[in-house]
Amino acid sequence: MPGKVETLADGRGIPVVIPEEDHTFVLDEDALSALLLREDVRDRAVVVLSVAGAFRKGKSFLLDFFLRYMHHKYILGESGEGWLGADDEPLKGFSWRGGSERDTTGLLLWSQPFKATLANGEKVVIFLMDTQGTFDSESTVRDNAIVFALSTMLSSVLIYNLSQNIEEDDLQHLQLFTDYGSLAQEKSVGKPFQRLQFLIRDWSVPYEYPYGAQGGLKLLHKRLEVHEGQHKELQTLRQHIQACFEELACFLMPHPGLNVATSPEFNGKLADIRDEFKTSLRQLVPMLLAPENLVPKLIGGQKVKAKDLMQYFRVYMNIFNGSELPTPKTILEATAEANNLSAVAEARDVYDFIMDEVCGGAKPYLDPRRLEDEHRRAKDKALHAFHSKKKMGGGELADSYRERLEKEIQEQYQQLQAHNEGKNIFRMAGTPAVLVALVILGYLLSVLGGAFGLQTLVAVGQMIIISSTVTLGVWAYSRISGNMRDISLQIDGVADTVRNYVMRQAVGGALLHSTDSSADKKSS
Ligand SMILES: Nc1nc2c(ncn2[C@@H]2O[C@H](COP(=O)(O)OP(=O)(O)OP(=O)(O)O)[C@@H](O)[C@H]2O)c(=O)[nH]1
Ligand SMILES: [Mg+2]
Repeated sequence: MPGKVETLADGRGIPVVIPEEDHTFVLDEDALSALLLREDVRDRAVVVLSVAGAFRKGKSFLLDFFLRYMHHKYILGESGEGWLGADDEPLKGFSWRGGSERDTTGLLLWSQPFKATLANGEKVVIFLMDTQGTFDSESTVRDNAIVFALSTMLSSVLIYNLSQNIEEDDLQHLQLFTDYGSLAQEKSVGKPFQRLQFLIRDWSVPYEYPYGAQGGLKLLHKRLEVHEGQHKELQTLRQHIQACFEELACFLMPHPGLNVATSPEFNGKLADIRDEFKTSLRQLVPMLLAPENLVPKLIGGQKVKAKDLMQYFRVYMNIFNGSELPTPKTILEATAEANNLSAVAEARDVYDFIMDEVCGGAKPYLDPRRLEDEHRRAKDKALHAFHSKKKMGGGELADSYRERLEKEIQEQYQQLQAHNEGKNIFRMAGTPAVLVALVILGYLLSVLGGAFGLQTLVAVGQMIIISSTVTLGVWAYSRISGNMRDISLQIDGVADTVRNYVMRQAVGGALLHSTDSSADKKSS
């Protein structure tokens, strides 16, 4: 029976980074891991699109149109222009509202990850992120910087939502990243961030630069132009912005109409929005989110998987929560650490996967020497996976993380060994199993002795039966009554020695046999 198709009403914006009263931010690790570590998305490369910028400028409102597109395209699998919705449908999704007071706080991810396949066949997962607006009256400069920094560092497509124009201070807000970018570039190849999409709302001079992407690009070129006579500081900022992002784009949005901007009754329905705005939405949204235009998140030139994104959230939250804003150098170091941590986690997955096949929960007891061979093989593969992943931060940092990986693997191996021993049926049954085995052995010896007329063998057999039975009786009495515990411990010790001896002989015999047969094969 086909499952129920998810609707947008089934989703919600999940606060993952939450502001506290003392102007710190906390990461809701549980909420984030429930989303990023979901079995069906954790190993997919991520595309993270976030919208950042000043408060009350229609960021969440815009994201809700993105959500309509995502649902139509990636959940219903439909194409065409029907995604914009019905004329009288209220706009729902990330919380948005009119008025002058701020609405969104912290960072929110939409609870439904959208799965898509790129033109090259690669499977990715798309997350939409809404962000707290900057410059409201409750946030400090530091709060703003943190939110903006996190949005930039964590997304592959950053929509920089601006009102009416690109002004010099809008560019200056990118300063922290441009410094980070130049540092990062010294250490690795490629630009640190992917796409920066300026989005100018309420563009009012279409006769100078027309609405849409082409007009936007012209405006952007103009604003980022470096020319003679310009102050050095302005020149460097412009050069660094260009050097930081793989792709810079700009889109000029028309005004959505007075209903949208001023009516308290406006509920987002299309009927109340100007046609020009809707036409621009139809161009803008697929430009960012159609499968052929998706931009996966790269860090240090490597695609970031959903499970890796978790690490980056953690380290960035740590450094941005210090008493001072981190320097670009600290951000770079933290990125390199998270990058190495992901390589360790990936290598651990390789080891755990192989070992699970060999001695996972449902697998039977394995001869310890085979277990060790398999452990070596899995460890080699894991180390290979670690080495083959390109890492930031240089050789020394990678070495320290390799050591950490080896230590983790060794600890895991010890646990697997103990677990494997637990499956040894002799050991499970413990002393009684050994004693009962001895009684049976005694019985077999006395039967054999009787058959061949060897009285000594019969006597030895009977001795074994009697002594094992008595020992078993004493052991059982001690265990049940709790008396003579020293004696029962000694019996356990002897039984353990006998069992180990027998196991060693049995395993040694089996190995000898297998080497013999492989030698036979080679010689033949
Ligand atoms: N002038 C204008 N208003 C818009 C536009 N888009 C949405 N709005 C209105 O702007 C108001 C705020 O919308 P939100 O989406 O809540 O704005 P926000 O940027 O998320 O605000 P915060 O969460 O407080 O940062 C709503 O009344 C929207 O109707 C636009 O392009 N131009
Ligand atoms: Mg908002």
